[in-house]
Amino acid sequence: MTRQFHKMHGLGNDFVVIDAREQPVTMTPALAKALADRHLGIGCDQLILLEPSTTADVKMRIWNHDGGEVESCGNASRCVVALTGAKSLETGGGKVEGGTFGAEVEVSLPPPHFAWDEVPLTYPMDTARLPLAWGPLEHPMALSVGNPHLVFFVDDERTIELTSLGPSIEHDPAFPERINVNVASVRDGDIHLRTWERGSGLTLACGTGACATAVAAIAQKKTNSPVKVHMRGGVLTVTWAPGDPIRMRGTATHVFTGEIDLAAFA
Ligand SMILES: N[C@@H](CCC[C@H](N)C(=O)O)C(=O)O
Repeated sequence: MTRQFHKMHGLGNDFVVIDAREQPVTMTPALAKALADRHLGIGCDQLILLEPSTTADVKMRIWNHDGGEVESCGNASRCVVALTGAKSLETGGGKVEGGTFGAEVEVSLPPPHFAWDEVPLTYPMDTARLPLAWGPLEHPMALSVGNPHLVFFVDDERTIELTSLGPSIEHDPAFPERINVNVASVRDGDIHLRTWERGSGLTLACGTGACATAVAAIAQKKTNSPVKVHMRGGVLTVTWAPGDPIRMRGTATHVFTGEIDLAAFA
């Protein structure tokens, strides 16, 4: 039996979205990985499954390209708000509120966590400036915006060899649940960001990466809120003050609707 899916993206960070609110789907890491495969499946950075929720309008579950289930996805949150009209999403990273503003969608992620065991790290460290380095990347800030992130501020993010440094940082034993790796520069008050995503590698944009980096930059007084975050796939605007939720605004694009026989991938 075939199932409908939606191919969507937020700034080129692309998703396969399956609405399983009325007809359940049993998703497994192997099935998510097979569907995400760009040669043998549909192809996406993240697989998104929508389920019924008792605490929000929709429950959103997220699997990375490697088939691992994770807590949060900022760009997919905007896509799900655009697709369903939901005003609230239940996610593993907390409740996300959303709304549409003209051509853009804004989502509000729960306030960030800075405690070492909430990121999480393997052992206590000062999360504002970890005493760790990998080649030219040193002393990142570690935080959770629903999912775990490291933020490195560098002179020029374009010069960093993220395809080789990203995997070794992601898999470092200091991060028991692995970690998303952001390298950023602040130029004329704007953030310029590249993200190595846990479980998906280099993507054209990472919404939670943009939020984590904006929070780190505002907390360290490198820029002011609201701040524009430029990534290869486009620009997001992030608004945050200490103690507050993190608001992220940008586009959410529906590319096409298709049908797929899930049993053929089992
Ligand atoms: N692309 C997403 C983040 C997806 C999850 C991330 N790779 C993780 O493992 O936490 C975004 O837009 O936030």
